[in-house]
Amino acid sequence: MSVLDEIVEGVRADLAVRRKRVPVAALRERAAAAGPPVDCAALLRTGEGPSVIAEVKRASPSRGALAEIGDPAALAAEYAAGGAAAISVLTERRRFGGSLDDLDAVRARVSVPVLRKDFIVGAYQLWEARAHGADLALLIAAALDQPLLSDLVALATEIGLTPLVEVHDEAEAERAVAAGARVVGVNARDLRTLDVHRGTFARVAPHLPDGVVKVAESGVRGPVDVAGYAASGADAVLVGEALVTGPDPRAGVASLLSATRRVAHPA
Ligand SMILES: O=C(O)c1ccccc1NCC(=O)[C@H](O)[C@H](O)COP(=O)(O)O
Repeated sequence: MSVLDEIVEGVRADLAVRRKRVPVAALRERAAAAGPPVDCAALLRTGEGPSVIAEVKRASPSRGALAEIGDPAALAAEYAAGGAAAISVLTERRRFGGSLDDLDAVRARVSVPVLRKDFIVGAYQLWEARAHGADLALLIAAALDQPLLSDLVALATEIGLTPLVEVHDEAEAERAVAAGARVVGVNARDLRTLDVHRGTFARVAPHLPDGVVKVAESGVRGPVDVAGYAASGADAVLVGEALVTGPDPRAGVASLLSATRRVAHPA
């Protein structure tokens, strides 16, 4: 079984418990009270070099424990102060140590868009994302067959979420576009081997139409990697490990932004 399959199996088990505890009708009610939808695609594509989506990431299958994050909201506030265009919150519990409580806390603290980063396998999790204040939700093409991917892109959009469809190769990029995605993330981390290949973005991005916002995910160690992704046409970069293990998250985001901007973002 691949790492992705193992993660998804655990996600399904946790999901079954939550479904019993919180009916979808309650989530829909709560989602209806969420703020108005945000045009995240426009916010991520600034035209001034890649924007930064900064991630709240405690642990990962590839690296194990990364950081003690006692106050995810405070971390997110630091990211936003450093100039992050959006905050990614890992809500998967078993392998990443995240939760919907983290999403609630971050949502309550920052005004920039918030991404629910999880292994979404059905509509229930999209309603959860919206009910807990997310503006974007990750959909991993490799974990979804094409009809389900298309349905989830449509539902996400309908309920006020921007779907960020994650791909790993050219065929998945075509599937994402066919499913109607306007924001596509190319993940440099191979979810079967967990190896990071930074060249994946440069190879896959040309298969995405100009109108699609292109996010380079994973493997950013510092400004040089951001500059590399920028040269390959990235509109945004999604960064976790380098920021949560670095000494200063606010300065860390500012430094990534300074890689491609003539004037460094104020820290
Ligand atoms: O990070 C992992 O080990 C991982 C393993 C299996 C599935 C997903 C995984 N990570 C999710 C992500 O996509 C990253 O958290 C995100 O792109 C940031 O990556 P990084 O900056 O390299 O921490």
